[in-house]
Amino acid sequence: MAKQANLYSFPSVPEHLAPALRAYVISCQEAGLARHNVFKVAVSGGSLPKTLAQALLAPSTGPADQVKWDKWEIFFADERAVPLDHPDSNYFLLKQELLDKISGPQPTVHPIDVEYLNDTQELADQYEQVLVKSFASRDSVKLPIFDLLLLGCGPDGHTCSLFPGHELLRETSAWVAPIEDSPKPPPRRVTLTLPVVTHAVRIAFVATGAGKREVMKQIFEEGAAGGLPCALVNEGAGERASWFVDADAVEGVSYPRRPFSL
Ligand SMILES: O=C(O)[C@H](O)[C@@H](O)[C@H](O)[C@H](O)COP(=O)(O)O
Repeated sequence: MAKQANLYSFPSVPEHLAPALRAYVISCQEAGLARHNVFKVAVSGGSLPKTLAQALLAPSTGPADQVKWDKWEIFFADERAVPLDHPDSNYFLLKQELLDKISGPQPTVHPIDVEYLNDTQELADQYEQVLVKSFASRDSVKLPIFDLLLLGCGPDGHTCSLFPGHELLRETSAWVAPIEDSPKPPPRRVTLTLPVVTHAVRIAFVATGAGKREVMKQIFEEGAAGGLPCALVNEGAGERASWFVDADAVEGVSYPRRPFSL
């Protein structure tokens, strides 16, 4: 049987989870650099950018602990169809929480093209073309293989803008797809599709707080049979998926925790 997703639980976010997430991201960065001299990562919105900032803006503890921002290419795992300075924009959120606070060499960031905000299909197609261009230097790619996806998990079990029971979960050919009826506002968005998510080299979920406890039970106890998007990612990615959670989020969840190690 394929190995299962890793579940790492930490007593506190700033003291324990954030430093572990930092070590994990840096190890993915080094693997990406060894592979193709660049680190291709996609991030989602919600509470994730704040935790990422805690992890990645911390002072370096030595030569092996360097965030090499100028080697990063940052994409959006999902994005809302709003201007880039709109409070609902995931780009705006990441910029405020993280990008604006990076000093020195800067990452390359790929926001959506706001010229196409009125047509979410076109918006998704254009963003897919951004991926095609970026990943084209690799063999004949059927799917973009991100070095790392950094994702959140909604209280309903959604991730990216892939929602439970939505027809988008059955998308098999597009890399980026539009959604016009997101149950979480705002309704109009674009998202990476499930095949792209599950094919990433590594996938890290961050889920914290007691508000996630019920859905964590469903994801980890029912697994893919429960049909939640996060559980489908776990099934597709197996041990390439790692969950960084706090104790509140997984209290009472029956699933083996792993001691964190790289
Ligand atoms: O644009 C979005 O809505 C986010 O990308 C979404 O996928 C988010 O990651 C989850 O809803 C978890 O959000 P929280 O971490 O805030 O619970």
